[in-house]
Amino acid sequence: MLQAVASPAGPAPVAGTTAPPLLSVRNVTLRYKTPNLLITATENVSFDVRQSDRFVLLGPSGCGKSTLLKAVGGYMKPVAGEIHINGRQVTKPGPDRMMVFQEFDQLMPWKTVLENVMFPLTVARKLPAKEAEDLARSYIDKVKLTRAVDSYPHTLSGGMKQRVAIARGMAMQPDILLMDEPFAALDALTRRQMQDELLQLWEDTKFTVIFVTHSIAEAIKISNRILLLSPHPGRVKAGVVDVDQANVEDGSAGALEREIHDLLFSEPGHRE
Ligand SMILES: Nc1ncnc2c1ncn2[C@@H]1O[C@H](COP(=O)(O)OP(=O)(O)OP(=O)(O)O)[C@@H](O)[C@H]1O
Repeated sequence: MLQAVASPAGPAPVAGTTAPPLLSVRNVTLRYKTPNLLITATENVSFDVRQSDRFVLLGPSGCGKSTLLKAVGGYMKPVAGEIHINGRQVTKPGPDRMMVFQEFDQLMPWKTVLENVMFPLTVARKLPAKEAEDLARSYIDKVKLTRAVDSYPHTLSGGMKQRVAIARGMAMQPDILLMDEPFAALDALTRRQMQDELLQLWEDTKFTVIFVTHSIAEAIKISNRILLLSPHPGRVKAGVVDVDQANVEDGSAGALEREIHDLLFSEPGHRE
């Protein structure tokens, strides 16, 4: 029997009883200041991400998913609340959090696939060239781009460019890979293939990932845990939904999709 069980998103477990979360987001409010407006993107959001989670931020367009991811990445400071990774407060970007974006132009067009993947390894991690090349090649192999290693980005398909961006992020061996709708601009067939490949990569390396999407079906396929956010400004809608892939694979994903849809779009007080 398939059931979307929403468990509370916070607070962190008492120290000593359970391992602390890898990432803790506590009561975080994020705002943009424009010349005329103060826009609240998310309000009082709390959640924990554990080691090897495939954690999805799910919610309608404009609910602040990308803004939350930027804040975890250290590119934006909360006006209230705190974000901790491995017990350290996030105040700026760092190589422990690598981002993969939706846009195909996130690669440097004047560098080959190999050079793109090597770049942060030599610059941010300061690895010697030979070590960086070996590591880059091993991740390029993992994303099945061995034959394109010397190609330039403009010769690659959208899916191939996203694979390079994933290899570049993963080669840094960050504590968390942050993926902002990485497959949204791909055609449906390639998107499904990329989702399968991401799961395969996860089986190989058990990396921790936060994945932003507004597709319920994609969230169910990719994740083991889903945080549901309400429409603008994003607040935690119904806690965290645990997804049991064994259930999803038995063909009952449709039922879970409907349950999550109801949780996301129910009126306050109805199903919350
Ligand atoms: N640079 C910015 N300046 C001002 N407002 C912004 C900026 N970026 C985002 N916003 C606003 O913040 C809110 C949240 O935006 P955000 O992009 O985080 O939502 P999202 O859930 O990721 O949406 P989508 O699924 O459409 O990408 C929206 O109201 C948006 O208009």
